[in-house]
Amino acid sequence: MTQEVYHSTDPLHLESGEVLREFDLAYTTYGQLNSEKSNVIWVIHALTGDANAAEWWNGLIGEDKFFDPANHFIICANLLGSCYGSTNPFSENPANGEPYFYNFPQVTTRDLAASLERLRIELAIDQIHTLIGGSLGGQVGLEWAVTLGQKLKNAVILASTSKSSPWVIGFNETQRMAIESDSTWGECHELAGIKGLETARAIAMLTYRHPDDLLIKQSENDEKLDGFRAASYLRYQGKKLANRFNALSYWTLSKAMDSHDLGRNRGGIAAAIGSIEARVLAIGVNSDLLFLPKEAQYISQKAKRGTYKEINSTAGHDAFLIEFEQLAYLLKSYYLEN
Ligand SMILES: CC(=O)SCCNC(=O)CCNC(=O)[C@H](O)C(C)(C)COP(=O)(O)OP(=O)(O)OC[C@H]1O[C@@H](n2cnc3c(N)ncnc32)[C@H](O)[C@@H]1OP(=O)(O)O
Ligand SMILES: N[C@@H](CCO)C(=O)O
Repeated sequence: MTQEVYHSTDPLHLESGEVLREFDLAYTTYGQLNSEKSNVIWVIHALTGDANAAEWWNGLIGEDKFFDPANHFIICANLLGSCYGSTNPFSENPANGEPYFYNFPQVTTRDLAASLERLRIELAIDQIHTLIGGSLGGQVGLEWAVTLGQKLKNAVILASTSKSSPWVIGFNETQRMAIESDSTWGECHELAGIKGLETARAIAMLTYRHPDDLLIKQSENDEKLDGFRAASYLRYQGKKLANRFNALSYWTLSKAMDSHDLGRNRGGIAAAIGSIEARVLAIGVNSDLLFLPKEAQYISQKAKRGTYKEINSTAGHDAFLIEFEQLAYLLKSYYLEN
C-alpha cells in the first residue's frame, strides 16, 4: 500500500465559474500496475469515505478478496472538499494565505471527476479496467465515465443515480438546515457547526437504513416510555461522524451531490448515459430508500452496453458498503457474462 498526495498547480476551472488555482488530492494505491497496464481498478468513495478503500471496503479489496492487490492495481483518491488529505475548506487559499472556510468554492460532481482526471494523467494511467463507486462515488464515476471514453472498460455504479432527485436534495437540505441551526456555524474553526453535523448525520442515517433494519436491530425487548434504542443509535451515529468529519466538508460534498445532473449541457441524461463508451454495470439495492433501484435500472437501460444487478438486503442504501458477499458474487457473474 502507498499513500501519496498529488499537488496540481494547474488551475481547475469549476462549473460555477470559480477557479481553484491549485489543489491536492490524497490517494492510496494497492498492488502494482502490470506490464500491459490493464489491471487498474479505480475506486471512488462515498460522502464521508476516504482514500483507504481496503479499510472501508475490506470485504471486497485485499488479499484473496475480489479485488486482490496481487492481481490488480487499485487506486482511490480522497475527493476534493473532503477532509482526509485533499484540498478542502480548511486548506490554505493561495489568493490570501488564509483557510478558505466558508469561501470554499462550490464543487460539482463534474468538477470532482475533472480533478480525478488530472490525477489519472499525472500517473500516466492510459487504461482503467474498472471504475467503481457507490452513492456520491457512483455519481462522480458516471461523470468521469462520460469523459473517459475508450480509456475506461467498465463502470460499476452502485446505489446511485444519473441525476439527484428532489428527494435526495430535500434530505441534504434538511441536514444543512441542522448545521445552520448550530450557533457556532459561521465561526472559523474545525468544530464550527459540529453539533449540527451530529443531527445531520442522524437524519442521514435514516435515509441510509431501511425501517426493517431498525426493526431487526433496534427494537425494544421491554415495554418502556423513553430511552429507546433507536434514539441512542442515531445519537451515537451522529457523534461518531462528528468525531471524524467536519461540517464545512459535509456541506461542500452534500452540495456537490445535489448538483449532480449527468445531462447538464449534454442534451439530457439519456443522451449523456448513452454517450458512455464503457460497459456499465448499475447495481441497485432493493431496500434503498434514497437512491431508488429504478434509478440504477434507468442507467443500465440508457447505457449502450448496460447491465443491471441488485443487492437484496434489509440494510437499505448503505448495503453497498456492507453486503460484501453479494457484491463479490454480482461482480463475478458480471465479468463472466461480459
Ligand atoms: C477515517 C474513517 O473512518 S473514514 C472511512 C470510513 N467511513 C466510510 O468509508 C464511510 C462509509 N462507511 C459507513 O457509512 C459505515 O461505516 C457503514 C455503513 C459501512 C457501517 O456503519 P456502522 O455504523 O458500522 O453500522 P451500524 O449501522 O450497524 O452501527 C453500528 C454501530 O452503532 C452502535 N450501535 C448500535 N446500536 C446502538 C444503540 N442502540 N445505541 C448506541 N449505539 C449503537 C454499535 O455499537 C456500532 O458502534 P461502532 O461503530 O462504534 O462499532
Ligand atoms: N454511508 C455513506 C453515505 C451513503 O452513501 C458515507 O458515510 O459515506
